[in-house]
Amino acid sequence: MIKRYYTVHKFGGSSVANAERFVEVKKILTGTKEVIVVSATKGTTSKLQLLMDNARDGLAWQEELAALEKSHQIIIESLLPDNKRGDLLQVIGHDFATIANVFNTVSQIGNYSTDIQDFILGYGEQWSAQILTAYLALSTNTLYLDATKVLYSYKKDGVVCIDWERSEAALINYFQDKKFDQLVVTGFIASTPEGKRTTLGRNGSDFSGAIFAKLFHAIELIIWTDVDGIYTAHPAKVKNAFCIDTLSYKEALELAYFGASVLHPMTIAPAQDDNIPIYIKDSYNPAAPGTYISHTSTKSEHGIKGLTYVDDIALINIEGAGMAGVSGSAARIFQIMQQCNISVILISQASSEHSLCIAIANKFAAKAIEALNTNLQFEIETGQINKVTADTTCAILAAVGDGMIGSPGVAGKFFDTLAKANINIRAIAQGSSERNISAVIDSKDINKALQAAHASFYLADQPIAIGLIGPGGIGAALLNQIAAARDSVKAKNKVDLCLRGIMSSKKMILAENALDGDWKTNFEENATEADLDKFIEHLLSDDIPHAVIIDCTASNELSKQYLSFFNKGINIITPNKHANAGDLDYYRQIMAASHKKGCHYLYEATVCAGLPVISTLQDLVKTGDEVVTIEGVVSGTLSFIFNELGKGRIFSDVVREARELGYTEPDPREDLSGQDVARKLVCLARESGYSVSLSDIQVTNLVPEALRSCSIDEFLTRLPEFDGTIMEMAAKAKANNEKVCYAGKIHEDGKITVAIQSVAESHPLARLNGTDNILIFQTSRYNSSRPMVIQGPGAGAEVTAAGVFADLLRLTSYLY
Ligand SMILES: NC(=O)C1=CN([C@@H]2O[C@H](COP(=O)(O)OP(=O)(O)OC[C@H]3O[C@@H](n4cnc5c(N)ncnc54)[C@H](OP(=O)(O)O)[C@@H]3O)[C@@H](O)[C@H]2O)C=CC1
Ligand SMILES: N[C@@H](CC=O)C(=O)O
Ligand code: NA
Repeated sequence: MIKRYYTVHKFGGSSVANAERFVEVKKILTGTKEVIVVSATKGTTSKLQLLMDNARDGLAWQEELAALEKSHQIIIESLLPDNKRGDLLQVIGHDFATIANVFNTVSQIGNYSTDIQDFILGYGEQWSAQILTAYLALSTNTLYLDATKVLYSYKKDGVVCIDWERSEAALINYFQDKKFDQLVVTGFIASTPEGKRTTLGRNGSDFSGAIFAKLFHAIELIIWTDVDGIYTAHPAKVKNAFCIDTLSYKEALELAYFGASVLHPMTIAPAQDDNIPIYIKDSYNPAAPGTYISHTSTKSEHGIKGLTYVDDIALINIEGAGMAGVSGSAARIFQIMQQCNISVILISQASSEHSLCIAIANKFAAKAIEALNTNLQFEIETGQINKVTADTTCAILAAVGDGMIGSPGVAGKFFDTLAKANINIRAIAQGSSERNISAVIDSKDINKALQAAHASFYLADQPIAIGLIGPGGIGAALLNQIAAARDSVKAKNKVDLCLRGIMSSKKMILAENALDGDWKTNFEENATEADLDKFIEHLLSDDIPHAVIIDCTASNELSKQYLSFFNKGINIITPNKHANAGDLDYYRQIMAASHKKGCHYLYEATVCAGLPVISTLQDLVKTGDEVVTIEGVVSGTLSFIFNELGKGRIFSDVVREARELGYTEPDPREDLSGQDVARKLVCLARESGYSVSLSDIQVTNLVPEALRSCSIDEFLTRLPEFDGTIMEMAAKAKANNEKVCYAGKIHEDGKITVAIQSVAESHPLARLNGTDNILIFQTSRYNSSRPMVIQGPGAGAEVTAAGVFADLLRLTSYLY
């Protein structure tokens, strides 16, 4: 037996891509007690495969084959001095001539066998290993080993197996009379029992590394690749993915199997058998610690070690009353799959035994369905089994880690995160090893699912995609508030507020995060024509798990899009009252859609701006309180106007000022007509459970009749003509020590009344300043003698935007 003496290195194709990389490989090595397994130089195997296919198909291959030979010659000439190149150039020249001969034959026959394929594809490793041998031999005693001389493999049920006894004996025999400091071995290739060259399958060089580590009883196996190690998730899909420092063999196997392409799954077993630790390291960054894989199982503080996925999965569902309680149903289905040589990746069966589903590679779906239909024909015809179906648009997402074992809550978190990201789970499986929880989901959701689950387990900043529509008074103030608080929200709440777009009625900008820099300048200078479809498409791109539209317009048209937003899984936040106060059927539809789609709809600022009115009312209702009456002043603009008129100011001046200060609706007649008040009362009444509509309310319209249908500009210009009536009303009230106020009430029966009243200065409704609103809630718990009162500024950009912002933070707390 060979002593535990050597370190086995395995260098992948990218680590020997060109002459410079060979130089770096030499720097990584210590020069002694090393077995070095190499892949072909980057791209060589695929190129040989492609050219052989070209030869078969009658296409050109000669030029590219010559280029491949040239690229190897260049590496040799760069690495070796003149007097050391001759032999190697001759060997390689001879190999390429042989390949050309084979290709000529292949093109004449129009076909090639697996033996020919193995023979041709095995050349790449021979060239890279011989080049490395010659290069290392310039300074150490380096030997070259063609693995086919000692490594014997065979296939069982399509799986490559190693004849360990024969290989170890051959190795011992081979090295009886040989000594070396460094031994360079070809990866990927082996010998058939009959002594013919064969390959170990796609990316088989990792496997070769592990096999030679076991044959040499190595101290350690170091797999050199072009990434830092095994990541918590595929770094191309998850921005914050990071390198895992330690894994147990079993964890590594789960991750490798499920697509962590840095490591071939078959690499684990040989190393595990002999308790040889594996390092995955980056030959481009050798100082980085990489990933260490051993017997030791360490729990991660995150609950899991990594997330991985397999795409292109078909979910086959076999369902029928005749399966329940019948032993052998599952066995038959597996047998059918085995006969077709189809590997079953995941299975799930409900304890009712009424249905069984299996996940297989998509490319086998048609074959599987045909085989199941044929073999289960009797059961199908007699109705014991309903039709066998396949859904071919699936992917499997798996959370992996020994830390799940015996730790409650990991599965809960996994599924909860997927649910919150609106991802439908088709099937689930967790082995009793508790090391892997797998969910079958729609393939299109895989990126979103990876991001959401990664952010959730690794406590990374959770991104939320925000689309702001209506950067007017409220919208602009909101964007400034978000920009100012963004860093602290990130630090405290771990939420990354990603402003993906801003849109007005005419223009929009789409960005990765429009808060990077000055959003306003960016909007003014770079906006393009508004297009809601493109805006939404962009909002939902990049697979950010959650998206929200913040509607800061006063547009009724836009409110009609809410249903479609919910149907796309987008959350909505708004101070716009149109949806909640408009058509009752539509209101019911959007409320139902938001529930059905698992989307959140938040609209605190629709009533009394930033004052906590909606959330308070919702809490009262949710906790079983019964609203008796709600009354008060809900218009900031009208409150401001009557407060100013009480000081003797001129009506039209005050209206203009209220508009300039951002208190009024875009069209101030919405406030003066009482429509805005009526809308807020409808919102409150519906929230309290009443089926009311705007048309049920009789309002007092303060807009002079002559100015009701002209433009806003004409209205403002001509308003002074009508100052008299309303100023007289205010003056009269003042003379009586009273104040005019525009108040509303939701009565016990849900009826809504709105009235312009003159009330004593001591009355609560009269004791309002500036834009103050007041709402008095009488409920079963807050009775008439001690009602609940909410009072404070009810209009203005800052306070309203703060209410919308609070909704945004509330939303993120619901989502994450
Ligand atoms: N002002 C306040 O104190 C309060 C306001 N609200 C509500 O907030 C909302 C916004 O009010 P406010 O900011 O004062 O109004 P502004 O008129 O200042 O802003 C409205 C914004 O919406 C944009 N807009 C209008 N229609 C559309 C559309 N169809 N598509 C895209 N963008 C559109 C406008 O863009 P463009 O320039 O292209 O017209 C403008 O940027 C209203 O619903 C209001 O009722 C709620 C509580 C208090
Ligand atoms: N224009 C409104 C703004 C809040 O909804 C008001 O004045 O109250
Ligand atoms: Na509010």
